[in-house]
Amino acid sequence: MGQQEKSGETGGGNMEEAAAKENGRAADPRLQGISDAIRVVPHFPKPGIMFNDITALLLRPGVFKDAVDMFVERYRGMGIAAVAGIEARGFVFGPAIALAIGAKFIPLRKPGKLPGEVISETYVLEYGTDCLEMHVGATEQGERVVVVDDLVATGGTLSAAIRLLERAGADVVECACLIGLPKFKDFYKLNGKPVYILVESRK
Ligand SMILES: O=P(O)(O)OC[C@H]1O[C@H](OP(=O)(O)OP(=O)(O)O)[C@H](O)[C@@H]1O
Ligand SMILES: Nc1ncnc2[nH]cnc12
Repeated sequence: MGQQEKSGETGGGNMEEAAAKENGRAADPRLQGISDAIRVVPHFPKPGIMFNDITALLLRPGVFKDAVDMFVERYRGMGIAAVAGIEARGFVFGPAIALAIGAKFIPLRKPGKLPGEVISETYVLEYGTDCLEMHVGATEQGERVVVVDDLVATGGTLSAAIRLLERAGADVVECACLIGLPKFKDFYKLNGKPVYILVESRK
């Protein structure tokens, strides 16, 4: 399995495929199907944004399963105690991965959604700011955690998730995303943590 650290060194196309080529391995045949199943919608939610829509992939159970399986194969047997999913699209993949590897699932939510005591991290988006919250006590000192989301663009969201988990004492092993946006790949800010990406955005 290829692992992209921060910017990665791929020249476009599929991230796993590029990593496989670098290491003289054959790319996993499931990756093309995953890439093809992601719908790219121009100018959503605003002009100039090429939106990567994972809902198209979710309508194809075989491809959805392939994506989950690839993460499960990577993290099974690694002593992962928790999968932390980022609202909203990290909630689609995170619980399935957590159940399959026998880990707990920790929801990292947008502000004001969790009823108990929370810790918060604010982060900068392309335009404006946002915030993630986690219940106090969701993770314990030294627990090995993987953070899951659908897509990394600037890395701001994943960085906030890492800070939140580390403040609670967790050992963040890796971040895992289906999609990476090449436009931002030199600018990932992931607090020194690796990000594992299956496919690069097609446009
Ligand atoms: O790498 P970044 O630049 O931080 O962007 C990536 C984040 O953007 C999207 O979520 P969004 O904030 O649109 O929220 P949503 O899932 O609730 O729609 C995506 O699901 C990631 O969480
Ligand atoms: N291009 C994009 N597609 C889907 N989600 C995103 N979040 C940030 N940029 C995105």
